[in-house]
Amino acid sequence: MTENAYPGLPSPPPLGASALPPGTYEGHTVLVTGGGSGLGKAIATEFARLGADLVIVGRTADRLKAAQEELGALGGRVTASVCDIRDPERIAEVFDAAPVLPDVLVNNAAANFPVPAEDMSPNAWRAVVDITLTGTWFMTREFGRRHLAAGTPGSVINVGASYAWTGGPGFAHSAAAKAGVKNLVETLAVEWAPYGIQVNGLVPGLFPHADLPEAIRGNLERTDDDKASRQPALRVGQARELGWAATFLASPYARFVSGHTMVVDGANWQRRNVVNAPVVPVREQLGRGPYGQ
Ligand SMILES: CCCCC/C=C/C(=O)SCCNC(=O)CCNC(=O)[C@H](O)C(C)(C)COP(=O)(O)OP(=O)(O)OC[C@H]1O[C@@H](n2cnc3c(N)ncnc32)[C@H](O)[C@@H]1OP(=O)(O)O
Ligand SMILES: NC(=O)C1=CN([C@@H]2O[C@H](COP(=O)(O)OP(=O)(O)OC[C@H]3O[C@@H](n4cnc5c(N)ncnc54)[C@H](OP(=O)(O)O)[C@@H]3O)[C@@H](O)[C@H]2O)C=CC1
Repeated sequence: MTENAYPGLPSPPPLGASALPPGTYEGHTVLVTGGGSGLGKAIATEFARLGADLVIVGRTADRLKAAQEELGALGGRVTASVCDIRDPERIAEVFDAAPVLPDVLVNNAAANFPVPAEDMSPNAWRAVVDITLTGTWFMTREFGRRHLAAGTPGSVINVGASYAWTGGPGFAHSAAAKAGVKNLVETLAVEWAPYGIQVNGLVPGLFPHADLPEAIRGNLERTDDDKASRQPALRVGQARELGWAATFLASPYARFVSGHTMVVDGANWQRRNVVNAPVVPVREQLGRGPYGQ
């Protein structure tokens, strides 16, 4: 990391600290998609520290099993279910198999890789949009239907990305899907508030971590070799900071917060320069030669 003359935003409290009272989530069950790795596991960790039981979902059994052991050590019951969130029938089975109907759903699973728009195949578009947007919708629909039928309240948190507002050069599929995910928050918050269901969004800024797929990690390393000093905060996010935000949004202290998307990115998405930086085409940023050659 480059030395900088400015302090940047202060570091957060250490892992294990919490703003919410101990036991806030005792007697509650939280379902986290993609809870076996990365930010999903970090979010699940903060709910577990506050007493929640968990259901974690993902496609890779080994990854889920390792996370189940790690999260289980925090004291709660952890159910791990292999499920591709593109499959609505499997999603119904996951809810059937859960020990209780989860009262919090964190739609964290998503798919992404950088690719110039003109190089993107139909399948590449489908894979990212089907997982990120349609998968999120399938999970949310199942959760909402079951709560409406039971007459019970619930809370949904959709994990997004700030290019839902700004557009995302090099990520046309993911940016379009995340815009849909954010829009779902706004629609469903209104539609389901009468039934006691809150729907909010949570947007991470730059949170590098070891579980990221190679396509994203490699891109960060190649195009952003000095990550911290390129953020207004002069640092990247710590995964627990996202977890704390999620536990607040689904907590009793945020009962009147719905239809809102909270951005946890140290103001990076608001960044503008007094003097514009030179424009570098996406192909060049990704180290690709001219199109068609
Ligand atoms: C730097 C700023 C970050 C911005 C903020 C957002 C961050 C994130 O979202 S990080 C989360 C990233 N996490 C993941 O993506 C995890 C899950 N990812 C995956 O499972 C795969 O990457 C997946 C998206 C490819 C989905 O897997 P699957 O359904 O098994 O898809 P296939 O392997 O069959 O591929 C489908 C289709 O996509 C093409 N493709 C795959 N990778 C790339 C790539 N790196 N570049 C270009 N195209 C890619 C693949 O070739 C297939 O297309 P066809 O060959 O035409 O069939
Ligand atoms: N890290 C960052 O800097 C940023 C992240 N985000 C968002 O944060 C969220 C978490 O990302 P992050 O932890 O970094 O990424 P990871 O790639 O580490 O995690 C993605 C998780 O989703 C699961 N998943 C992917 N596809 C499916 C599927 N079809 N069905 C079920 N589970 C699936 C993966 O498990 P498996 O492969 O085993 O299925 C994995 O556990 C995402 O929504 C992402 O868009 C947004 C901005 C920045």
